Amino acid sequence: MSTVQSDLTKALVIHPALAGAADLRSEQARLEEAVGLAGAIDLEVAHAAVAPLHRPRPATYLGEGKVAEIAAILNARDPRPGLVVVDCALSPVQHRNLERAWNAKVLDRTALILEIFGARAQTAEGRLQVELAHLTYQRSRLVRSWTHLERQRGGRGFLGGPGERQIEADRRALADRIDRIKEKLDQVRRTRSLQRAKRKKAPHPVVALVGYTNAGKSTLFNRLTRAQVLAKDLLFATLDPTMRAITLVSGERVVLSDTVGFISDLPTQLVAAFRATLEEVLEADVIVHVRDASHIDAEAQRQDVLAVLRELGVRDEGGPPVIEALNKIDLLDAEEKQTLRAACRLSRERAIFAIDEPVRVAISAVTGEGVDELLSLIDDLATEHRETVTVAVPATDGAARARLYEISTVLSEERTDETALITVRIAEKPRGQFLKSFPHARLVASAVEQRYRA
Ligand SMILES: Nc1nc2c(ncn2[C@@H]2O[C@H](COP(=O)(O)OP(=O)(O)OP(=O)(O)O)[C@@H](O)[C@H]2O)c(=O)[nH]1
Repeated sequence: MSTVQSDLTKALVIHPALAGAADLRSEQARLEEAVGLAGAIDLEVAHAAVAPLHRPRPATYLGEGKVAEIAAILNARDPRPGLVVVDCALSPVQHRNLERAWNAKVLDRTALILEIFGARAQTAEGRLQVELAHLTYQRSRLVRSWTHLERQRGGRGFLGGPGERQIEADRRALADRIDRIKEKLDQVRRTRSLQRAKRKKAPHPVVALVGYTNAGKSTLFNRLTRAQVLAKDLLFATLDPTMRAITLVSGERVVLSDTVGFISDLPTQLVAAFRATLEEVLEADVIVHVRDASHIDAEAQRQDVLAVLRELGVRDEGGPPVIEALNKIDLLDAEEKQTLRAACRLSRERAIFAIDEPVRVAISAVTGEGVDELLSLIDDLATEHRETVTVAVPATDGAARARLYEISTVLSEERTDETALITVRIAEKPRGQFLKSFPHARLVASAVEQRYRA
């Protein structure tokens, strides 16, 4: 054991690049993303490098020479970094061997992302989901390490590692804890679906912001709502969906929902947690896919997001309309902007709004450029199935009036002694239900909204 003090806030970041791996992203971009992930849990990155390799070594993943080289880098630093992030999925044995060889704590990609999710979870549900993912990760490692060792060493255990009995006990304890968390999660989810049902009763369209991590969703959400949501240059600033109502130019109210940032190679343990967090997206009336148009890997990020959306069950046809907000155009030069704008115009003419052929709009969430255009697109989509109608309600019927305010967007109200004339924007179904429940109310005027889509 080394006597040199190690500093657990300082880390090396290694991105192992397998030769011949099919990858849309450059190795350098992958390394940069890993450095960004490390920064998201406040690690100070002392050194970052790509480690090319032909094939993973079963004992340490990286080759012997590379392992020694990294040990030397660690030893040469004062204070000695206490952590090494290895940006790939390590087997438990590789993990343990590397920790020994480097005398440092090792985080693989899964562990790193779990740490970030843990640090960002805000609601009870988010925290429970992350804990569940963490425990499932631990359990899979216990199982895998045990079967692996049994095969290799005839079940004798591994150099002072936990014995078979200990592992059994650990597994049982983990299983109990996992069951308890699942129960709690069920409770929390029931409450949430009640809340969702309530929101449905007030039929404001839901607009979900989705996008790759760091694309600028929270910044845009803040600009649109002027609410204070955590928006820093951090990955996953928003693990839990955040919802706010906003009023559009037409007077229509929509609920804006900010969701967790997507990321490539999401660990399997987190896919379930992710799915629950993104349930809102499935029920959205409009999806706004926020993209960082200035990012070198913009296209690869887009493909990752589309893959997750499809996996979630968002369909190419018949799903909610999709708008792509090409964000951060303030970082582009004049020529790039022009090309982007031309593509946006073309997509608007086509007006398809499909997941792989969306309508695009160029924006900057920071400067506000293009944001009004985005809002007017949302407005068009949100109001397309609605009609503006005027309803006459007896002035004494407070319940009918209150109900109307609950289920529609009220545009104006005129009152005489006997009647309230309320002009609202409302979809067909809630209108029919309202007229049935309140037979004294009468429809006095109706005008079909202009539709954006033919
Ligand atoms: N220059 C520029 N920077 C932007 C713009 N929009 C967002 N950013 C910056 O990009 C970084 C990430 O923005 P966020 O809004 O936190 O991104 P996010 O998509 O919510 O990120 P996650 O929560 O990780 O999913 C922040 O530093 C923002 O200031 C933009 O239009 N222009």
